[in-house]
Amino acid sequence: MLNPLKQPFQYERPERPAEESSGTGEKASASKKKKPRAKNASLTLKRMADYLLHYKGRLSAVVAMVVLSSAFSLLGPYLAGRAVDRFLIERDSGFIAFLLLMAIAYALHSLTMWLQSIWMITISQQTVYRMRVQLFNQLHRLPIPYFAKRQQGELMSRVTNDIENVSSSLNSSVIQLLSSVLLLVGTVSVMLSLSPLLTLLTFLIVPLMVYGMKWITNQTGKLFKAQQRNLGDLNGYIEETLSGQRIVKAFSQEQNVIASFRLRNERIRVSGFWAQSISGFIPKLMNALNNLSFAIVAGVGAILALQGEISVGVIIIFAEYARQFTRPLNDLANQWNTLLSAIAGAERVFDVLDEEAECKDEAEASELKEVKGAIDFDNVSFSYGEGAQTLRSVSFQASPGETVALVGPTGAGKTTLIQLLCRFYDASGGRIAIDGNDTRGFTRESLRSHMAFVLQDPFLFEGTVRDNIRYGRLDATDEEIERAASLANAHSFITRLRGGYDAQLKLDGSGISQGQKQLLAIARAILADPSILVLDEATSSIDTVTEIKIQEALQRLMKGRTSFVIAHRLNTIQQADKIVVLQDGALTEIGSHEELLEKKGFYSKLFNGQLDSSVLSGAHS
Ligand SMILES: Nc1ncnc2c1ncn2[C@@H]1O[C@H](COP(=O)(O)OP(=O)(O)OP(=O)(O)O)[C@@H](O)[C@H]1O
Repeated sequence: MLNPLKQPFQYERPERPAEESSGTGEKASASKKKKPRAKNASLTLKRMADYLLHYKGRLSAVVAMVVLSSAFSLLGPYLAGRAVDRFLIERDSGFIAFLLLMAIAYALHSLTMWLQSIWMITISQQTVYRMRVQLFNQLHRLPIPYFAKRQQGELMSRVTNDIENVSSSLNSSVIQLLSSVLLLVGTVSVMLSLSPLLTLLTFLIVPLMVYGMKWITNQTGKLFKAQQRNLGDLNGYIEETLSGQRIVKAFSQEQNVIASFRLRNERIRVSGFWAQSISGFIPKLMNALNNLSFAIVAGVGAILALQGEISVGVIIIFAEYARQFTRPLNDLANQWNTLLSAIAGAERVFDVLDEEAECKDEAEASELKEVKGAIDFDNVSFSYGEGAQTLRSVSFQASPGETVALVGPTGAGKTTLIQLLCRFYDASGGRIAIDGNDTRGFTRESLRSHMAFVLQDPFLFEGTVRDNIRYGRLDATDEEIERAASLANAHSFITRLRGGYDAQLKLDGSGISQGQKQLLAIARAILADPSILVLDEATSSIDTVTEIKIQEALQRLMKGRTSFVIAHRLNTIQQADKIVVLQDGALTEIGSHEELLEKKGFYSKLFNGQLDSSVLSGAHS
C-alpha cells in the first residue's frame, strides 16, 4: 500500500487498479478539461520554440551569425574556382591579393561559427535552467495521487536525463538546422546560375537521399523514444532498490533485484544499439551518394569543359558545391535524429508540466485564517478508483480540543480518513467541515498550515537536528526550537548527540533510534503549534523509558488541540475523548471508552478478549 501519510519513501510497488488514475469523481470530470498534451512532434517543437523565443535578442544575433557564416562558407569555394580560372587558365596577376581575400573569408567564417555556437550555448543553458525550475516547481504542486502511481526515480529521470537531452540537442540542432537550410538555398542558387545542366545532374541523387533519410528516421524516432523510456524505467528501478536496500537485504532478494536490473539494462542496450547503429548509418549513406554525385559532376563537367561550354574553374566550384550541397542535407538528417531525441525528452518534460496542479480548483478558495478546531465529517464517502468504496458515509464530529482515537482493523480506512481531512484526496461524497465551513472552500496550503502530523515513521531530512525541528516553522528562533525540543522530551538526548543541535542527520535518519525520531517529530509539531493534530501511533515496540517519554510529550502536544490519533495503544485509546471504530470503511461504533464497553460490540470484544496492538492493527477477520 502506498500511503503518503505513512511512508514518504517506500520500497514495495504494488499493482494498482488501472482505474486509479481517474481518481475521485471530481478529478475524473476535471480531466476532461485538461490542456492538450504534447503528444505530437509539431506541438512539442512549437513549445520548444516558444522557450527559445524568450531570448529573442540573442537568438537574432545567432541567426545573423549563421547567415554570415553560411555566406562565407559559400564564398570560399567560389573564390577558389575563380582563382583557378583567373590565375591558372587566364594567367591574370594579383594572385597575392586574391589569396588574402580568401584567407579573410575563411577567417571570418571561423569567427562567425564560433560566435554563433557560444551564443547558442548560452541560450540553451538558460532555457534548460528555466525548464528545470518549472519542472521542479510543478513537481511540488502536483497532488498526492499523481505520485501514488509513479516511481520517484522515473520522475527524477525527467528532471535530469530528459532535460539534459533537450539541452544538448538545442545546442547543436538549432544552428545546424538553420545553417543547413541557408547553405542549401545559397548553394543551389549559385549552382543554377553557373550551370543548370550540372545542377540538374547533381540533383539526381536527391530522391535517393530523401528516401534513405526518411526510412532511417522512421526507424530511429521510435527507438529514441523507447531508449528514453527505458532509461527512465531503469532509473526508477535503481532508486527504488537503493532506497529499499534494507528490505532487499533482509529478504535476501539481491539476486532477484540484480536479475531484474539486468533485464531493464538489456532493454536499454537493445534500444540504444539499434537507435544508434541505424542513425549512424546516415553519414555512410550520404557519403556514398556524395561520391556518386562527385563522379557524375567531374565526368560530365570534364566533357562540357572540353567542348568549351564551361570553364575548369566552374567544375571546381561545382565539385566543391556538390559536396556542400549534400552536406547540409546530411546534417539535416543527422540533426533531425538529434531533434527527435530532444522531442522525446521534451515531451516527457511537458507531460509533467501539463499535469494539473493540486491547486487547480482553488480560484475561488479563501485562506483559512483562524481555526477553533471543530471538525465535522458529514456523510463522507470515498474510493481510490472505480472499485469498492474505501469509506462509506462516515459521519462524526470532533469538538475543539478533543482527542479522537480512530480504531479498526487494517485496511478499515483510518489513514484514508486522515488523507481526506488534510485534502491529499477529496471526498467523493459528503463533506468535511472545519468550524462549520466546508474544507473545500479553503486553499489546501492554508488548511494544512493549521495541521501537524506525527507519523509512524517520521521523515527526517539530511541536515542538522535543529533544521529538522525547524521544518515545523521556518522562522522559529533557536530558543524556540530548544523549548519545543524540551517539551517534546527530546532535549536531553539531543544534547548527548555529538554536535548537539548541530549534529548532522543522514537522509534516512539512520544514526538515531526510532523512538528518538518520534520525539523529533513531536518537537517539530510542537513548534508548528497547529490547531489540528494528526498522530499515527507507531506499532513497533519502543523501549519502556522512551515510550513513557513519547506518551508524556504527546499529552503535552495534544493539549488544547483537536487531535486525531490512529491508535494502537490501549493507553492512548482509553484517554481519548471519543473513540471512532471503523470497519471496512464504515463507522460502526462511536463513544467514550466506557460507553463503547457498555455497547458490547466490536470494541468491547476487542478490549475484553484480545486487546493488544496486533489485534488493533490487523488481526481482525
Ligand atoms: N493509494 C491507494 N490506492 C488504492 N487503494 C488504496 C490506496 N491507499 C489505500 N488503499 C486501500 O484503501 C483501504 C483503506 O486503507 P487505509 O490505509 O485507509 O487503511 P487503514 O485503516 O489505515 O489500515 P492500517 O491500519 O493497516 O494502516 C485499503 O483497502 C487499501 O488497500
